[in-house]
Amino acid sequence: MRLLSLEVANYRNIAAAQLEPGRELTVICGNNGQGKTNLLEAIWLLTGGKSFRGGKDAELVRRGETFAVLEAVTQRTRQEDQEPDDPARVRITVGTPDAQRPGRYASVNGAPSKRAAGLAGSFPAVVFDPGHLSLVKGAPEGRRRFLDAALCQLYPGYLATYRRYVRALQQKNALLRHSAGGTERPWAEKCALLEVLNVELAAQGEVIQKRRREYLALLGPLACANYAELSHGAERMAVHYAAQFEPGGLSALLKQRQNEELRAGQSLCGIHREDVELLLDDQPAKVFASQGQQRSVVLSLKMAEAAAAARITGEHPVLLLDDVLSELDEGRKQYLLTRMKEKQTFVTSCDDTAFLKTDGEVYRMNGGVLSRA
Ligand SMILES: Nc1ncnc2c1ncn2[C@@H]1O[C@H](COP(=O)(O)OP(=O)(O)OP(=O)(O)O)[C@@H](O)[C@H]1O
Repeated sequence: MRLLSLEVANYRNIAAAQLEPGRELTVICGNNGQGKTNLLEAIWLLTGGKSFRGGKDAELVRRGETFAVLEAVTQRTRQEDQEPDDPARVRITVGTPDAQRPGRYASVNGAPSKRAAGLAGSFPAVVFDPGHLSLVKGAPEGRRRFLDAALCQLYPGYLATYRRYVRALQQKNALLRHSAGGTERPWAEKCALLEVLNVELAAQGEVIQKRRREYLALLGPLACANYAELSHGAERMAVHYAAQFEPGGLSALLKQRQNEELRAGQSLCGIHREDVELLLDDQPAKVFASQGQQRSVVLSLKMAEAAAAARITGEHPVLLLDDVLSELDEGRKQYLLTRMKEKQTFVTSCDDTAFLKTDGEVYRMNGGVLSRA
């Protein structure tokens, strides 16, 4: 995948900007709060996804304006050894252009515009944002989300399976909450309903766990190899799926814990209680990793996410790396700089010294104004 050009108007603090990215590395340098991440976020919107910073659409439009426009030319290379597709012109509007309903709309090659979510899958990208450091230190939910988000991009049916699981889980939790003290339904009826919901949870949960295990079997070794190179062998990273059941065992587990769940008034087992263990030299990274080591673990995972996507789909995603070099020692910085030159990568930094000798395109962002450095 490649971004050939991008024009931005009225996006966050950027009134107007034009970017002509490098084939491989494009650097956006500048002081804090100048709009570097805003530009990266604008590129990310080409994926059809929500802002990686959780920004609502209204927050993306420049204050005082009614809508923002992004015009991009993108080009897919679906298989490494094949000719790329013809370039596509993508236009995204955010906000309230003309008499349209407010929201985010996209049009490709001049076709009538549709909801921007319809772009999903057409611009594969992987983003690293300092918020992703919570992948190491944060709750298991964030690590599950990391796996599930990647699987949603890679396998079109995964989202539907996941939604069916979540719907059944919500119904089960509602039932269990009432069963803990309430008496509005006869006990036998509650148990019968619970069994029906458990059948659905077991069916969808098995599929989800299978996909997660398969994905981690590919991603884990790639991430660990990245970490070994990034740290020059200083520490050894390991990744394990912390499962609650062996394949085929969810139905039995749900039956076994049914009474416990009725007493607790909440669901206690299933794929929504599983986790990904991240270890450094056999110790949990969550507890023992330093700031630089945490950053190295997340970066290794993110680069592995891109490589895994390339192996599964044949197409290498664009890498968007926000403030990636801080807290890393010189060796780790140099390794990353080398990796950034392999595929199209956009990187922001407050410190341009690391990039002065780069053969990529270097831009400077100052108060929302983008210029060549
Ligand atoms: N809708 C908006 N309209 C105008 N300005 C905005 C809007 N949303 C955010 N900003 C401004 O954008 C700036 C932040 O830009 P950004 O997050 O891209 O900074 P950055 O260059 O990445 O900084 P850092 O290096 O600190 O991460 C802030 O000054 C903020 O006020």
